[in-house]
Amino acid sequence: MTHDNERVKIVSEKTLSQGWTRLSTYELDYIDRDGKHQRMQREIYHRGEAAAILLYDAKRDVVVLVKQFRLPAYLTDQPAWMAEVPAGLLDEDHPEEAIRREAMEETGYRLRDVRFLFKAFMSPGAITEIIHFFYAPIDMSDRIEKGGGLEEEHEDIEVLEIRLNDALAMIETGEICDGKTIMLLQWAALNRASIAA
Ligand SMILES: Nc1nc2c(ncn2[C@@H]2O[C@H](COP(=O)(O)OP(=O)(O)O[C@H]3O[C@H](CO)[C@@H](O)[C@H](O)[C@@H]3O)[C@@H](O)[C@H]2O)c(=O)[nH]1
Ligand SMILES: [Mg+2]
Repeated sequence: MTHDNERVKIVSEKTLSQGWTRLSTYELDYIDRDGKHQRMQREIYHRGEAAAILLYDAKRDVVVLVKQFRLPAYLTDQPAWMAEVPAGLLDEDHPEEAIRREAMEETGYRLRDVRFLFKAFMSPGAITEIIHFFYAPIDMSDRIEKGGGLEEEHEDIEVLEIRLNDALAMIETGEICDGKTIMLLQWAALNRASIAA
């Protein structure tokens, strides 16, 4: 893959906030497509990498979602307990290890085969986060724990098992409105034939 990174020079970076994660402001010199030099300013939220997974039980035709409180939804007057695919930050782990851990913590499913699908920036204008997307077939015998998230992190996660068609319909009604979840459900719809029982 070719990229034009030599057209960019970081002039300065200043940390605006260093808390759970870091928010910083950059000044950069940027050469545009006509060769003109510009000085730009950008605020960037350094979020690290994450992983998300579609758990699909072909026999029952259900997907496993997790419902939890999301402050940004609350702050924007949206329904604040959002149904999402299991996901989490990598915490230094390899993406597949991390998603196996998150799936277990959040849903109680122990995964057998895990397939990497693609990775994507979710908000590339401002947030460094890259999400690695996965798929795993499951059945009821794989659920060896209750899930629900980690006590010590005060995670309060409800596990939902929903028919794939019902989950797809929830995108249309707006009940599912998380980007990574929509992407994985649509992947399932596009690949129904190959993931069927
Ligand atoms: N104190 C504190 N704790 C936090 C903060 N943000 C997250 N946490 C803690 O860190 C845990 C992170 O849980 P994960 O399962 O690793 O991440 P996630 O919140 O599910 O995030 C996933 O979904 C997000 C929303 O789509 C994604 O942004 C993220 O990358 C990932 O995919 C939360 O449960 C919470 O305990 C914060 O700002 N402050
Ligand atoms: Mg999570």
